[in-house]
Amino acid sequence: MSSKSPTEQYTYVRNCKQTTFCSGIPLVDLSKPDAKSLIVNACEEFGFFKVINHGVPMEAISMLESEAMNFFSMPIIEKQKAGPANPFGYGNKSIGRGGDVGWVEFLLLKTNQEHNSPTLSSAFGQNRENFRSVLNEYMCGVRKMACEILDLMAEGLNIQPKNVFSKLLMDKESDSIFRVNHYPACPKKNHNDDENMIGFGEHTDPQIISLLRSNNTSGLQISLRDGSWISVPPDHSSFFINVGDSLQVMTNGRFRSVRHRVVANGSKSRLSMIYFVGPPLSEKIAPLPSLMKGNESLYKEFTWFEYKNSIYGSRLADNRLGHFERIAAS
Ligand SMILES: C=C1C[C@]23C[C@@]1(O)CC[C@H]2[C@@]12CC[C@H](O)[C@@](C)(C(=O)O1)[C@H]2[C@@H]3C(=O)O
Ligand SMILES: O=C(O)CCC(=O)C(=O)O
Ligand SMILES: [Fe+2]
Repeated sequence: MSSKSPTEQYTYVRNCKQTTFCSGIPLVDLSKPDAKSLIVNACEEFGFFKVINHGVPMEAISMLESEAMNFFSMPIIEKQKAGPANPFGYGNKSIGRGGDVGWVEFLLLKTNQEHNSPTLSSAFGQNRENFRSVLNEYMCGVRKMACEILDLMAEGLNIQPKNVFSKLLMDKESDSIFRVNHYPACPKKNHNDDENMIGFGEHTDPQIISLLRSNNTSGLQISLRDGSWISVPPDHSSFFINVGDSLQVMTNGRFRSVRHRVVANGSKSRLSMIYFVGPPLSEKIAPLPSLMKGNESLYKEFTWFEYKNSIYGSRLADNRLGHFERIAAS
């Protein structure tokens, strides 16, 4: 990491009781018949769950992880050839356009494009073909799992057609993105300190769902309904699924878009890879009629394009959906 500029304002969070390791994270075995009801319960209560028997080949996972580590191990000057992440490419410390800063460097990529942009090519040099094929294999596996999970959500909610959510991902115009985050180990300010530096500040993901996989380094925390934070024990062979803002709206608030953050680890580096399932830009994001059951929509209607326009420039911690909430008539 390059040295800190005067404008950078890192944030620290205290290691309070609630952030001690919690094993209460909902666990879904995709090979079991109860998967759909467990998914629905988890999305209602937490907006978050862990998936095993996900079907993504471990070899594809390890190969992408090692390609990513090779990339992040390069000198900063080489990595910067793939930047700035505006909107896609290599980014360092600065997240989004609203001035957020974190102890993180990352690659942001589009999922439905050939990864042969001049910026990425120059950073990957001779290795770009290998990177491209490893990335495609990983993304194919994750897309398949995402489709299965989205269909199980529709089945669990008893809504037709079964592909009401997954068709948005399968659409060739799907605005999905892929992100690889690298959080270098971050020594504490003082030896006995119980504070950790923020790697990625608290936020909700704007898309439908996000499928996250990391190495075995802790750091991810989710916020519960009562506002407390719990740490998610890392598991390099599983995936973690977040409900995003768009799915909260499509279920008229039944599923919860989970607030989450990453704290930097004092001794080990964390590498995470996240596939964000986004709808096509022209898609109307509104509660599904079959989930309304005579209730009013909690949200004003908007397209994904409008939502993206309204949020990019916001601060990470902002309540982005607030702008689209309907005030209930008294
Ligand atoms: C501060 C921001 C960064 C972000 C765009 C935003 O204005 C608000 C949402 C952020 C987020 C969170 C999930 C994903 O990591 C991300 C790529 C996304 O789609 O929304 C990031 C955006 C980003 O890093 O540019
Ligand atoms: O890197 C992680 O573990 C999570 C990062 C995250 O929430 C995001 O990129 O939106
Ligand atoms: Fe996120």
